Amino acid sequence: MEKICVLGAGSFGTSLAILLTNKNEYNVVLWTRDKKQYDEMLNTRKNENYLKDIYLPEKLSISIDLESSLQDSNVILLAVPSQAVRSVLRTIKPYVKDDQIIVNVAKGLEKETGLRISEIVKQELPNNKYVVLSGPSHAEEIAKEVPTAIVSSSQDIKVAEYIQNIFSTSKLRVYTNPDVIGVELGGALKNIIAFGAGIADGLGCGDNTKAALMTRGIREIARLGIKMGAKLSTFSGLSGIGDLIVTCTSMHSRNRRAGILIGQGKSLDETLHEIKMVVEGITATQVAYELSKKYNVDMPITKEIYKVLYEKKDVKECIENLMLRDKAQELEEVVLEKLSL
Ligand SMILES: NC(=O)c1ccc[n+]([C@@H]2O[C@H](COP(=O)([O-])OP(=O)(O)OC[C@H]3O[C@@H](n4cnc5c(N)ncnc54)[C@H](O)[C@@H]3O)[C@@H](O)[C@H]2O)c1
Ligand SMILES: O=P(O)(O)OC[C@H](O)CO
Repeated sequence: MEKICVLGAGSFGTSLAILLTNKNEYNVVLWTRDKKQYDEMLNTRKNENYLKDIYLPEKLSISIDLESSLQDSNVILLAVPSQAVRSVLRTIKPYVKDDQIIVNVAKGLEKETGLRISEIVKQELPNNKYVVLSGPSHAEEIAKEVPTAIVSSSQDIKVAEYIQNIFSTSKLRVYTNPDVIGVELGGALKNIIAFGAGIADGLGCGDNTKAALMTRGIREIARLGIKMGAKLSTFSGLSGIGDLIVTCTSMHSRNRRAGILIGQGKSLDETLHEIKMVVEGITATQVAYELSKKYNVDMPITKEIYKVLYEKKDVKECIENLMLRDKAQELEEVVLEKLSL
């Protein structure tokens, strides 16, 4: 039986470990670094802080020992926050064999370097094949086997298909997409817009506002993405508009919930204390703001959210800035299509 090692027992790692175990075709081990959480999961078969009221299947192995978890694993699933990916890769490096496939589900960009996760993996584990799984997939719904669709993306189509086969179930439909850059950027950058949608909700704006943010948000994501080498069509797929829709509208979204609290007047510290889990959009905003300057791309929504988060600007003033910018015509961006061909 093939073995899959899930690194990170937060909400998403745990939900995917449950899904794979229930498929009954793989030997799945869920690794955590946290002894208290390890004991809780072993004793209660629950991971209460991350996935309330969900039971862990008996066949799912829980581990705190990294070396044995990784040993003989065909697939190593990285399910830790983006900012932890490099340190986790450095920790596992001595135990990883070249034929083990690295699958990443983190949706973010490295703060210090602006790098995508595939670029970090290339630097730290240059000999391993890499796949990113992305798309609209909240952990709470994956764990309850709500029908969901995602993409498996790799430069190597055979490896993307291998991972597609492993993760496909009657409740999870997996497509392949060769555009790793677009898939990774879609997943990371939608968090910024979701945070903004949350701010709008927290301020009591309406559905019109959110629809405008989502529509113009995917445009600015695509604008940057194309300059960075992504394909335009990826942004109209599951890891683009699909994930943007779910994150901007769902109460499961930590990014949206964080935005709501900021819109209601809470400080960033109070907000993070309340959410407790990772809110990737906060770092992504800073990185995307820098990238927009580097690539000379207009990203007005990201810019205003940056001002809210990093310059403590008033949220109402930032919305007014967005509304009163220079007038523009929507179709001018047809040029994007030409750029991405
Ligand atoms: N939760 C979701 O619905 C969901 C869906 C798709 C993708 N993702 C992405 O998956 C990634 C993980 O998200 P999550 O929701 O599971 O986060 P989470 O906050 O629920 O859990 C993160 C886990 O990583 C562990 N961790 C943090 N730093 C670590 C380190 N240095 N070494 C080892 N373990 C470490 C934490 O202890 C925790 O168990 C994020 O990038 C997120 O965007 C989440
Ligand atoms: O809870 P969020 O906002 O981090 O979103 C989680 C996933 O990216 C949804 O697909």
